[in-house]
This record gives sequence, structure tokens and C-alpha cells, in this order.
Amino acid sequence: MIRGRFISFEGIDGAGKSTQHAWAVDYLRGQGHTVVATREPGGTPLGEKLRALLLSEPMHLETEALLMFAARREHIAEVIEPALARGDWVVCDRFVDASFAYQGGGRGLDWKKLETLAQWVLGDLQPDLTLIFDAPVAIAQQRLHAATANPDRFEQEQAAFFERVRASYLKIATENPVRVRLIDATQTPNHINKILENIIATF
Ligand SMILES: Nc1ncnc2c1ncn2[C@@H]1O[C@H](COP(=O)(O)OP(=O)(O)OP(=O)(O)O)[C@@H](O)[C@H]1O
Ligand SMILES: Cc1cn([C@H]2C[C@H](O)[C@@H](COP(=O)(O)O)O2)c(=O)[nH]c1=O
Repeated sequence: MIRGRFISFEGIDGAGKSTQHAWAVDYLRGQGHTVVATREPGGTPLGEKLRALLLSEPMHLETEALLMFAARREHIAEVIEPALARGDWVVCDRFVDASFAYQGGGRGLDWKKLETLAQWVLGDLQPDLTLIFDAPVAIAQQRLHAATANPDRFEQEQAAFFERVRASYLKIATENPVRVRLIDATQTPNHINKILENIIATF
């Protein structure tokens, strides 16, 4: 059995990542692939319970990081690894880069602690392809405010927090030029669909 493929979608809140994630799942299914559409934090019954806590309850930044990785451990064991072993495509709305960008960049948690957690929880697992949807914070916040009546704990953060998260995503893109593709998310959804089609066809 040929191992499946693993694609993660990343970006600051409101950049338009979930819109493109939904489109890519439909597109890949239309191409005849068996696709597991999933997300983080979440993707398993336990992970979704942790997600509800993470998005609503105030907590220490290290507790936040540990819960993100606890949800991820469950997700990898229960969903991601079995799907890849079956030969399926895993298309995940956020993965480990979000921990570096949000808990590391946004909250200021020591990058080395995150690397230790990532080594423990992921081992050698990495997405085959990561799409980072990049937009200026002001544009992302405008989109978010237009779309969201009840912002969650992360969405309520100030612009300066998202500037740090965005800078971390840009650093991750620069440091991982093979795995990561940076996408200008200020373009129209249709234009971005075409860019994704090209990337998926050639990766
Ligand atoms: N390319 C785009 N141009 C204009 N508006 C967009 C674009 N992509 C998405 N939107 C709109 O912006 C809003 C946020 O989109 P979406 O939920 O995909 O963002 P997100 O990055 O996944 O945010 P979050 O991480 O908070 O879920 C939605 O109303 C969506 O319709
Ligand atoms: C995986 C992961 C996520 N987050 C944050 C980023 C977002 O604000 C929320 C998830 O909400 P979304 O609507 O699904 O984008 O969680 C994080 O801080 N760290 C992580 O590892």
C-alpha cells in the first residue's frame, strides 16, 4: 500500500484558510482521491473537547501549548497515521506550525520548548505540503469581524498579537522552502483556487 499524502493549511485568523481548505477537500475528492478532512485543535472526539476549552478558557501559555500538543497526539494516533497508512489524503486545517506561530510567536513561549514537544509528539511526521495563507493583519481582521459575531479567545486578541503570529509564519515559510508554499491571501477566492490547483498538480 502506498502511503497517503498530508497537506496542512495555515495562516492568521481571517486570512481565508478555512475557505480554501473546504475548496481543496472538494477539489481533491473530485479528482478521485479519498480525503480525510480534519482540523486542529480537534479532529477526534477528545480533541474537539480540548478545542472547546482552548478557544474559551483563560489559561497559562504553557498549559495552552501542552493542550494543543495533547490534542495533536490523539489526532495523529487516531486519525492522521491510520489515514496515511491506508493511502488516503489528509487535508488538515492547521497543524504544528500553528503552535510555533501562535504559542511561540504570538504568546512568546520559548521556541525550544515547542521543538521538544514537536519532537516528542510528531517524531518524523511532517506534512508533505503546507500552505500558508498570508494577508496583512488589517485585512484579516476586517474579514473576521464581518464573518464572526462571537469571536473566540484567539480571535479577540489585539492586532499586535496577530502581527507576531504573521511574522512567525513568514519565518517558517522562509526556513522551510521545500515543504511550505506562501500564498498571497489578499487575492479573490477564485484566483487562489487556481493557485492551489497548480500547486497540488505539481507537488
Ligand atoms: N480571498 C478572500 N477574499 C475575500 N474574503 C474572503 C476570502 N477568503 C475568505 N474570505 C471571507 O473571509 C472570512 C474568513 O474566512 P475564513 O473563515 O476562511 O478564514 P480563516 O483564515 O479560516 O479564519 P479562522 O482561522 O479564524 O477560522 C469569511 O467570511 C470568508 O468568506
Ligand atoms: C492548531 C493550533 C491552533 N491555534 C489557534 C489558532 C486559531 O485561533 C484557533 C483555531 O481556530 P480556527 O478557527 O480553527 O483557525 O486555535 C493555536 O494557537 N495553536 C495551535 O497549535
